[in-house]
Amino acid sequence: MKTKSADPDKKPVRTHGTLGPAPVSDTPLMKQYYQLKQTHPGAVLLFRVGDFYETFGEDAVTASRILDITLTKRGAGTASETPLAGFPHHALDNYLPKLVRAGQRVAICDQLEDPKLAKGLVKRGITELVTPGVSLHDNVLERKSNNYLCAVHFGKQEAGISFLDISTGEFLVAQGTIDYLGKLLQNFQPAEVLFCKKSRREFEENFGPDFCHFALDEWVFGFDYGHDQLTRHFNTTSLKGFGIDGLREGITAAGCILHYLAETKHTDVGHIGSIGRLEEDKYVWLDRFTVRNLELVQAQHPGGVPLIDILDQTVTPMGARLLRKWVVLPLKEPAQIQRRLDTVEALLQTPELLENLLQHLRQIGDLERLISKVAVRRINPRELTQLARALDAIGPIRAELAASGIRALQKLADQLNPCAALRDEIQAKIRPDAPILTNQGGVLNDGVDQELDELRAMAFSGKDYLFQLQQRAVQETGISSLKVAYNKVFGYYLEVTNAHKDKVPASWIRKQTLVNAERYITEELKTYEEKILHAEERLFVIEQNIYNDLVLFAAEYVAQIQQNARAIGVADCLASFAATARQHRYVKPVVDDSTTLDITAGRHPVIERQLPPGEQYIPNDIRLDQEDQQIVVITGPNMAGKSALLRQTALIVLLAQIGSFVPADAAHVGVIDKIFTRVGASDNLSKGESTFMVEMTETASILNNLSDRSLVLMDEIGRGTSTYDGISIAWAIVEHLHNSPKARAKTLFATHYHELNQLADDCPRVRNYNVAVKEADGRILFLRKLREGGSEHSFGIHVARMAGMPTSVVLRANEIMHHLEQERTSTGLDTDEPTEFDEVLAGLDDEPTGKVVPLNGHAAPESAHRGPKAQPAAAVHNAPRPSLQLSMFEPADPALERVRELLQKLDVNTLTPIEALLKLNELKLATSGK
Ligand SMILES: Nc1ncnc2c1ncn2[C@@H]1O[C@H](COP(=O)(O)OP(=O)(O)OP(=O)(O)O)[C@@H](O)[C@H]1O
Repeated sequence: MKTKSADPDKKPVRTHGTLGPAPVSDTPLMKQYYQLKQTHPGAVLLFRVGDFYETFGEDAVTASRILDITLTKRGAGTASETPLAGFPHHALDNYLPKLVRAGQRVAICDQLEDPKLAKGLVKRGITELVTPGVSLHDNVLERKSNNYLCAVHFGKQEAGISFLDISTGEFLVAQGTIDYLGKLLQNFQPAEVLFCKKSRREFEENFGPDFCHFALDEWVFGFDYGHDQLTRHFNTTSLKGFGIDGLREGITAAGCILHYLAETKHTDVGHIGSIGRLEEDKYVWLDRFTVRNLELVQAQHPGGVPLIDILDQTVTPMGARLLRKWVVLPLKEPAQIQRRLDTVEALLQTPELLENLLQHLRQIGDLERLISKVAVRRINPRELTQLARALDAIGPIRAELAASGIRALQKLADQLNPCAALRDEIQAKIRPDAPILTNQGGVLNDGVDQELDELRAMAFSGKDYLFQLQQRAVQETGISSLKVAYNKVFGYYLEVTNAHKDKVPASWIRKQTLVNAERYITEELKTYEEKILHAEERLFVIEQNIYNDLVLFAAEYVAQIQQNARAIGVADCLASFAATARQHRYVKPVVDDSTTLDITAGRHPVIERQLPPGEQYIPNDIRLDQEDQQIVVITGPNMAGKSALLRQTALIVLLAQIGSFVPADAAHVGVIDKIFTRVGASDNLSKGESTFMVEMTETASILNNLSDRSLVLMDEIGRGTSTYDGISIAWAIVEHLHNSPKARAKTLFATHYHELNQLADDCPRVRNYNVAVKEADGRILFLRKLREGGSEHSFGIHVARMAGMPTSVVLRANEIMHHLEQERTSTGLDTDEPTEFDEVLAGLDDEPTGKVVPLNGHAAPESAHRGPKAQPAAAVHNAPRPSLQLSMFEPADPALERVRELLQKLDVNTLTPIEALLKLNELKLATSGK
């Protein structure tokens, strides 16, 4: 009978009059608004007025665009006219996440006193600042990934970085080179990054402009201030216990995070109980290109499938989030890897245990985020019952793990604690069907509090009484349609349709006239109403108090439940590895200290799952070592499967080193410490970068950072430039990798340039392989099989045919290719003139800090040209540098002049093979005078 406020899901319609018609800037209300707005100028201010959250000015324009709500005007026609948009307060949970997900920082301003009791203007204040990186709202958070706030601090020598997920309490810190920070940013994908106002340029130059960020004042980035923030938060005198006391820049960044929490009014943060150090040496170095290129957690193109999607068979959000971290942070310590592998193997050998474990884990839900909500006092009754259910599932999981006979699982069992006292308390007090809101009743079980039970009885019997009153009134008046109803303005009333209003007794007091009916109250009705409402109000207060006490009680279990959540995450990841291995036929790799990489019948974990029905992925063997086969040059036509082979090798290594089984018949992985990937630069064309420059800069950085245990994947390096430069660059890089006295990095080098096969003649550890294709009737069949030996020629023209190129063009291209090949054999090597890339390679110093010499025609440093370390460049001059272009242009024929013109306009740096063929056709037409 009692009607509550409007349906929260209903799209709000702006009503007017909330503010009164006075000119905006003149009203005390608006003065209050502007004062509050000034305290958070960068945030959209949601200003609570009555039942609405209002936005004004620019904020209103932004809010109406993002939320699709009506934009109106306040003070229309006056000097203080301003845009206005708002929504009902109860719709905050729907609208707030939309604003935050759109990258907005949102300041929520609430009424700090009851408007009914306020004398004059209602007191208002900012109660929360919600930003993309600091959010506890389920609608903003992704279940399967963390939501990190990050702070970056640039020091003199090194830079510091810190990550915090307030929804889980995870707090991390690291310090190192800009490269290291770039890698961490790529891996952790923070939702928001904080940096110092004066470092904006430095940040954007190093990490790009794409991160959602917020710049803070310089004083926040002081070491002493940061240190103080941390020691005060953790209530310690030093940071030694966390193993981070040497990280000056890291501590500064972490302090900035705590400062920001306070600024955004997040003060109940007891669940941030520790800070962990991200140790650079502990994990395989995957540079940011590798993480992207291998599509570990994110596909490069829409519709693509990242590795994590194939791998993730976790059944809890903690497991899913941990798995993402494992994937981007593979281990280097064989013993640690072995422990995970042995556990996965044991789980596979006991399928019943695996099934039981998965079944219990499914009951857990997001234990980690639930307990964080307890810590920040934002857990609702329904979530508290979920917490009790999750704790209920801990017991059986602990029993399964303890009885498993598997050491690593037994250790996890030791970390689990069902927190029975808390679970029992929640179950005893909270109704299983408890609502989300705490202040509207129905939260607590009967029998929890005597006064509560009495008030409930009164409230219910009161309502019964109202029903009886209605029955009596019907009898007395003979108006059968008469009814008792309730609204907020008049409370309870009797409603009589116009047809019967003559029968209404004189003692009834008329309160409201509608089109078809009249509404009345009576003395009796008012008395009972007061009784009921009073009982309800008191009842709500009692419930709220008992509930708050229960949340405080639960807060004592934060640390223990966080430990449960961590152990559950690990168990879930290991179970997921076992489930994936079973489903996709993965095998246990041998991982040790050796320097061998030997994969038998390896497969690409993602491509093999994407093939059309009936198609089989063709497995391949790959062996790399330091003595005999350090560098494998793989040639083959476009589409042959070269890239797939390169990536699958890296993915198999990575899977092995995160402790997962691998898609192969067998694999022996001597631990790899760094994986580098470079893909020919044409992918960057869309960004308008100088592809050649980008490719060379990145490659140089790889060559300067290698170790004996590194794995290097080079895919079509050199294709960002003309053929000659491309071949020469590729040639020189392979030579450098082979001859480097510092490191014999294992390398797979895929290329179209079959000329590179000659390298094997001079470099004993370079081996040629090709991805087999069969030619029959002028067509090619992709066999996808890697076999020893180089390949004779490129197959680009066949691919052009496959792409639907007209036969005439294909035939002509064939003709030209033969011509070019003949020319090449007759002309031999090119001149001694140094080229752009000679300079680059000359800049590849053996010192780790070696810089790349600029390519844009500026002079290289003298030492780079002359010193003995410039050898790789000299070697290039011996590379096969065919000069085929000269003879084409000798005669001064007008048609050939036209060809010359066309050619000069070409930008070979940006030409794709297909475009090249089209250009060839154009040239052909030019020479025939058409
Ligand atoms: N071993 C394999 N078994 C089955 N299909 C494969 C295999 N390897 C690759 N493919 C399929 O062939 C396609 C092309 O492979 P890939 O991109 O590796 O070729 P590529 O030689 O690197 O070509 P390009 O030189 O044009 O980059 C893949 O998308 C995949 O669908």
